[in-house]
Amino acid sequence: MTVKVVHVAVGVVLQDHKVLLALRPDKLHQGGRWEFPGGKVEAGETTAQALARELQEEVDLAIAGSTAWFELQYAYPEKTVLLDIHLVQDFTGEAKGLEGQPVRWVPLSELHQYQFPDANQPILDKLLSEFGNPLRT
Ligand SMILES: Nc1nc2c([nH]c(=O)n2[C@H]2C[C@H](O)[C@@H](COP(=O)(O)OP(=O)(O)OP(=O)(O)O)O2)c(=O)[nH]1
Ligand SMILES: [Mg+2]
Repeated sequence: MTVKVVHVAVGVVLQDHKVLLALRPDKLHQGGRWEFPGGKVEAGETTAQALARELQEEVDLAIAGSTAWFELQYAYPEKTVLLDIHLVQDFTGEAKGLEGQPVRWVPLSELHQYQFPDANQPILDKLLSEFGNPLRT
């Protein structure tokens, strides 16, 4: 059986040891969990283009640059996603939830208080190990 894989551009937006989270609306897949903003890569788009479009549409940020970080495939019971995770540290604008969703800048030290989609654990682990300790550069 061939499984359709949904390619998703995900932005880990960092500023001053804080990361941008948005609450997924209840009615969506993995709703009620906090996510890193992003969305599906559309036909003809590069991942970087999809990421820039999604961040503009969802949280009103204009990305000046992003770095591909790592990819992660995860099989939910209802679909399989390929999360193409990018780091974003160069952007302009004030983050706001343009789709009515709450958005928050969360200190890395408080990330454990949030509930994320099931696929996200490796992202959180890597984020904390690479950026979580202010004493390590
Ligand atoms: N944006 C985002 N999606 C995630 C994360 N973790 C995770 O499992 N996902 C999954 C949930 C969804 O199945 C998929 C993203 O799809 P989406 O519904 O946000 O796609 P989209 O923004 O293009 O929205 P739509 O207009 O197509 O509905 O990836 C995450 O941290 N951020
Ligand atoms: Mg989305």
